[in-house]
Amino acid sequence: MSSTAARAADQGPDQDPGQGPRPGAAGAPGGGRGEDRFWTVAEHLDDILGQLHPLDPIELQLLDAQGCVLVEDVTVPGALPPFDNSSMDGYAVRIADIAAATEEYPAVLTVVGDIAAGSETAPAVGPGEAARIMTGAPLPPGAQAVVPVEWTDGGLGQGPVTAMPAHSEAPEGASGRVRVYRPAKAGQHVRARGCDAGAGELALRAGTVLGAPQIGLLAALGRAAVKVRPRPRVVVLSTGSELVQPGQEAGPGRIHDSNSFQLTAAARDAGAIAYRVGAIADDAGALRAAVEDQLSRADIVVTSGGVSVGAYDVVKEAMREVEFRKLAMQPGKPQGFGRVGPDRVPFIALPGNPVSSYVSFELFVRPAIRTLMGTGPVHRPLVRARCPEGVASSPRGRRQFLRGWYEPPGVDAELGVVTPVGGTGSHLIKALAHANALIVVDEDTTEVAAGADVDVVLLT
Ligand SMILES: Nc1nc2c(c(=O)[nH]1)N[C@H]1C(S)=C(S)[C@@H](COP(=O)(O)OP(=O)(O)OC[C@H]3O[C@@H](n4cnc5c(N)ncnc54)[C@H](O)[C@@H]3O)O[C@H]1N2
Ligand code: MOO
Repeated sequence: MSSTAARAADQGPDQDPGQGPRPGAAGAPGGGRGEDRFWTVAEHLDDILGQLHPLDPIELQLLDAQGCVLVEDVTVPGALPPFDNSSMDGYAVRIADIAAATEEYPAVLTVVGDIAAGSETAPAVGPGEAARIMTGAPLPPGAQAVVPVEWTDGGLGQGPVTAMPAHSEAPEGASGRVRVYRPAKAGQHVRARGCDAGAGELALRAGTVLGAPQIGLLAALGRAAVKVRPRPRVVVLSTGSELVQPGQEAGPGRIHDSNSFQLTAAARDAGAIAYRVGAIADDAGALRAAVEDQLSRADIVVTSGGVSVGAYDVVKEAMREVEFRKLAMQPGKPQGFGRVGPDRVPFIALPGNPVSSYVSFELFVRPAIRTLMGTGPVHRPLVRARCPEGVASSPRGRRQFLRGWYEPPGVDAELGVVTPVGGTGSHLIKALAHANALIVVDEDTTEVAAGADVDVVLLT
């Protein structure tokens, strides 16, 4: 398997930590509410991704298409650049006129006018003549090269200049005579029509992910919109009667809702358009209504909380069509996945503990978003790294994802170094915010010796 986080999900536990049947036995995917056995990380991921297909392409305005996958070949409609133009502020000249020019014996040319960028007409340059020209302005008929203004006296008769006077200071433009102190070759400081791309050439191939330079190219070609796979729309809901929105006083027994912010940010980071719905109280009817309300604008619904075994675990209660299951991982044991509503919108229920919901997002929701976008890499990168501190203990039968700080290898080193950050508790949100990686400890490994190599999922 490739060097991605998928490898972190590629093998099951050698023994089920619960008492339920082993994978593939009764209670496997599709069998009831799926509570009676432990699913491996890979099984849960496969179940989700196996039910997703890239979204249908649509035509989007350029900036809305950023980060999306192009689904059409784009050809160059006309030459780029569309006309011969100057690459310097200076004078358009005929090369024979300045062939012998030196600082001591400059060529003296008659200036026939100014050509600014955007000029629709340009004065022809005949023998012994020059036209003052700006960067990007069309090369006038008769001219063969451009000499930068620094190679001339700028028409002032006082030796080489460093710049032209601003148009606001000398609106009359250039006339009179200019002294040129150096020769130029044919085509020098001229950007020839079509030198970047010729008409009919392939500009961008279908399958290209549109970053800033690709969007720039499309704009340069005159395209206002392109056909792409759109960004998935991800609706994020958090659940819990204890949750108060940031900016409000938390009060006794209550905490701020951090998951909905963390997961919305993670969804955006993965490439989605994310809609954060504030926390829904632990009321199954209210949650059901909120989910149904959101379905029309969702390609994926993500919830946090309410999926374990408590009396107020409302996601389980409200979403009967979703299969809730236990995963052989830590954090992230309780999870849910199903399809909801008439359009069978994928519904991914994450556990409420902040670290659990974030780690689960990175392992399951990010790949789902990337799959809908039809773009790679689907998974976060997975690398090997040295772990000088080791890991004192890890539960048998559960794949552990410890928070860590990864330093890439220096010039002489083969492997980077990873250091655990904080403890194993799923509530340690500060430690998570100081991590940039997840250290993966397999199901059958209960301790990692100091200095051993480990798998590391990179989070940035
Ligand atoms: N008897 C058992 N109890 C629990 C088990 C179990 O197997 N048996 N599993 C534990 C594990 S592991 C996890 S993970 C959690 C998952 O619980 P829920 O998904 O039902 O989540 P909640 O109970 O709603 O909340 C858990 C925890 O996280 C805090 N939380 C929830 N939402 C947010 C939010 N939006 N922002 C910040 N913090 C949030 C919540 O206050 C709780 O402290 O269950 C264990 N229990
Ligand atoms: O599995 Mo829970 O997700 O460890 O805290």
